[in-house]
Parts: sequence; structure tokens; C-alpha cells
Amino acid sequence: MLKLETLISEQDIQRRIEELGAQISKDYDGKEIIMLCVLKGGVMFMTDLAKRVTVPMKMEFMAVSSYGDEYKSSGIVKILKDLDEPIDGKHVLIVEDIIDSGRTLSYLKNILEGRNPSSVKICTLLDKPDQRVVDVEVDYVGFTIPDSFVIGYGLDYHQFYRNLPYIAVNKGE
Ligand SMILES: O=P(O)(O)OC[C@H]1O[C@H](OP(=O)(O)OP(=O)(O)O)[C@H](O)[C@@H]1O
Ligand code: HPA
Ligand SMILES: [Mg+2]
Repeated sequence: MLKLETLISEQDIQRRIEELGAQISKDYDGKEIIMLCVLKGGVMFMTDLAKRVTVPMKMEFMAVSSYGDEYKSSGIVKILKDLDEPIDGKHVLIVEDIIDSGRTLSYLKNILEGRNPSSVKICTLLDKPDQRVVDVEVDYVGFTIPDSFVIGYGLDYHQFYRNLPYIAVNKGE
């Protein structure tokens, strides 16, 4: 059994999302954006962040997986679901739950940049820099966290716990 301890409360998450939404709305003023949610982990963050963005936006979803049910990234990133529309000439904002090794986002960003968008930026709720294996330029970060396995608010443990409204760490064995 997991013994959960709150790392980031629901209130702190929501407050930070308001700030990020305001910053993004300012930075993209006068532009239209595609907010691209990386399933499944990015889904809670995407839905809350989207509500705080005031520039015209479309929602898109991609599913990529590198972890399976493991703690450690396999290093192999698979596209399970691609975008529905071309992104050439568009401003794409990737919305992710966490950057850990960096493998998922560096792979995804490369693929997207090859499709001739006007810009590709990254917004992640959590950044765990201690685990970085591949360098990724991140444009918006909610919280920088220490090196421990986190769950909740989209992040899973064997596919469970994504529905927690806060971010927790396991303090069990
Ligand atoms: O920086 P990295 O080491 O690549 O790790 C981060 C990625 O790993 C998790 O996704 P996962 O592949 O487990 O799929 P999920 O989003 O469906 O949980 C998380 O949601 C990120 O997408
Ligand atoms: O700390 C994490 N928790 C859950 N899923 C993850 N995927 C990458 N890092 C993590
Ligand atoms: Mg993910």
C-alpha cells in the first residue's frame, strides 16, 4: 500500500495555474494557440489551465508513452495517438504534467518542430531536474520538485491515483 503525503496542495496548484494562465495569455496576446495535451498525464492540468487562458485557443490531444507501468522511463517513446490536424503555421503550446528524464518532451518537440509550426513551446506543471537525461528547453514551469516519485493530478502509479486533486509522494516502503 502507498502511504501518501501531500507535496503540493490543491489550492497551491490552482493558484499557480491562475498565474501561468495569465502569463501565457499575455505572451500570446494577439495570437491564436493550439494547446496540445499529452495524454494521459497532462489531462487534469490541461483542463484547468485552458480555463485561465484568454487568447483564442484550440485543444488537441496526443498520447505518447515511455513509462508503461514502470517507475523508470524505458527510453522508448511511442506515439499512441497523433494530432487530428496539421500544425503548419500554428503556435503550439505543449501541456504536460511532468518533465522527468526529459525523453518524452524532447522526442515530442522534435517531431512537432518537423511539421513547420510557427512556434512550439512547453508548459509543464512539474519539473524534476535531478532526473534529467536529455536537455529540453521549458518555457513555463508550475513547480520545480525534488527527486521522488509523485502521483496525483494526472500522474499515476500503475494507472491509479490520477484523480487526486493534489500532488502526493509515497512515504511507505
Ligand atoms: O521526462 P520523462 O522521463 O519522459 O517522463 C515524463 C513523462 O512520463 C509520464 O508519462 P507516461 O509515459 O508514464 O504516460 P502517461 O502520461 O499516460 O502516464 C508523464 O506523464 C510524462 O509524459
Ligand atoms: O514522478 C512521476 N510520477 C508518475 N509518473 C511519472 N512519470 C515520470 N515521472 C513520474
Ligand atoms: Mg505522460
